[in-house]
Amino acid sequence: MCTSIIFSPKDHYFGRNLDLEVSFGQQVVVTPRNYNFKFRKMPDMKKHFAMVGIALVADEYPLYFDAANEKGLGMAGLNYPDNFHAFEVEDGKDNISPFEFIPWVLGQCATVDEAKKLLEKINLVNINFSEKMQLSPLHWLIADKTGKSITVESDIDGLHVYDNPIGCLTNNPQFPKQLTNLDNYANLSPAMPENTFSKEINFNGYSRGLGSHNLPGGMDSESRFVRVAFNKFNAPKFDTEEENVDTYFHILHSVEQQKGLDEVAPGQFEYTIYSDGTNLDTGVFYYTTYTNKRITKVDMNKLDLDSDQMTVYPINDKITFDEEN
Ligand SMILES: C[C@H](CCC(=O)NCC(=O)O)[C@H]1CC[C@H]2[C@@H]3[C@H](O)C[C@@H]4C[C@H](O)CC[C@]4(C)[C@H]3CC[C@]12C
Repeated sequence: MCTSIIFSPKDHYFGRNLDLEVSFGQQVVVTPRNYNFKFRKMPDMKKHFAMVGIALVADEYPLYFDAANEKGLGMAGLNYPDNFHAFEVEDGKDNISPFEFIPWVLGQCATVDEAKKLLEKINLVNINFSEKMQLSPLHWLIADKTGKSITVESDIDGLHVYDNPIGCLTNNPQFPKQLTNLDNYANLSPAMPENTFSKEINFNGYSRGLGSHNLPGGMDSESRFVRVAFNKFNAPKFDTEEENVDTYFHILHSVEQQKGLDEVAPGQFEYTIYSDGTNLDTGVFYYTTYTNKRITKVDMNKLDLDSDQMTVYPINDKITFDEEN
C-alpha cells in the first residue's frame, strides 16, 4: 500500500510513503533538462523540465515511482490493482505506457491545469518496460505549488481525471468511493466531543483525545486515507522550513506501515520502505527510510540542470544514533 499527499502550510510539500514487501533498488534521481527521454509510441523529448524523485534506473532510463519538476508540479504512482486498465494503441492519441507517464507529464507541464489539458489526449497503453518488468497497475496523484491536486485513474471504461479536494491518495477502491467513505468520519475532531448523544446522559470524558476515538488505525487503504486526511488537515502550520518539513513527515509517518503488521504472503510483510517529499516552491527534495528517520535532503538547484546526464544518489538507509556519552 502507499500513501501520497500534498501539504500546504506555507510552501507546498508533495510526496508519498512507498509501502511494499520488496525493494527494487530505487534511488534518488535528478533528470536534467537535456536528458533525452525516449517514448515507445511518441517522439523523443529532448528538452524538458528538470525533475527530482525516486526512480529505478534500468537501461539508463529513470523509472520514476514519484517525482516533482522544477516548475513545482509533482506526481506519484500508487498501486491500484484490479481496477487499473491499460488500452491498445490508438491513432490520434498520445499513447503513453504507465512507466512513461511521470516523465511525460512532468517533462512538459508546469501546473495541474496544464496537466489536465495534456490528459485530454492521453491513452495509457499496454506496453511493458521489458519482459522482466511488466506493467504495474497504478493510479496517480498530481499536485502543484498552488496546492491544487487531481487523481488520475485508468479504468476499464476509460481515463478518469478527478479534482482532489483532499490532496491525498492511497490505493483501492476507486477515488470517488474514498471520498464517499470520508463522510463516515465527519464528526472526528481534535477537540473533546460535545454530547450530541442525549441530553439525558452525562459523559465524563475519561481521556484526552476522545474526539479522534473513531479515527481508523488499520493498514488498509481506506483507513490510511481517512487517517492521513485527518492528520493533515489538523496539522499546525509554521513559518520555518525546518518545522514544516518536520510536520510533513509526522503526517506521512502517521500512516507508516511497521514491519509485521501487513502480511501479503505467508511470512512476507509489507512495510514503509521510504517516505519522501519535495518542496514544490523551491525544488528541494527530502526523504526518510524505514531504518533512517533522519531527514536526507537533495537540492536539485545545486546541480547543472542544463546537463544531459542524470544524477543518482543511493538511498541513505543506515540506522545511526546521536551518541551523548
Ligand atoms: C508497487 C508500487 C506502489 C506501492 C504500493 O502501492 N504498494 C503495494 C500495494 O498496495 O499492494 C509501485 C509504485 C511505482 C512502481 C514502479 C514504477 O512504476 C516504475 C516501474 C514500472 C515498470 O512497469 C514495473 C516496475 C516499476 C519499477 C514499478 C514497480 C511497482 C512500483 C514500485
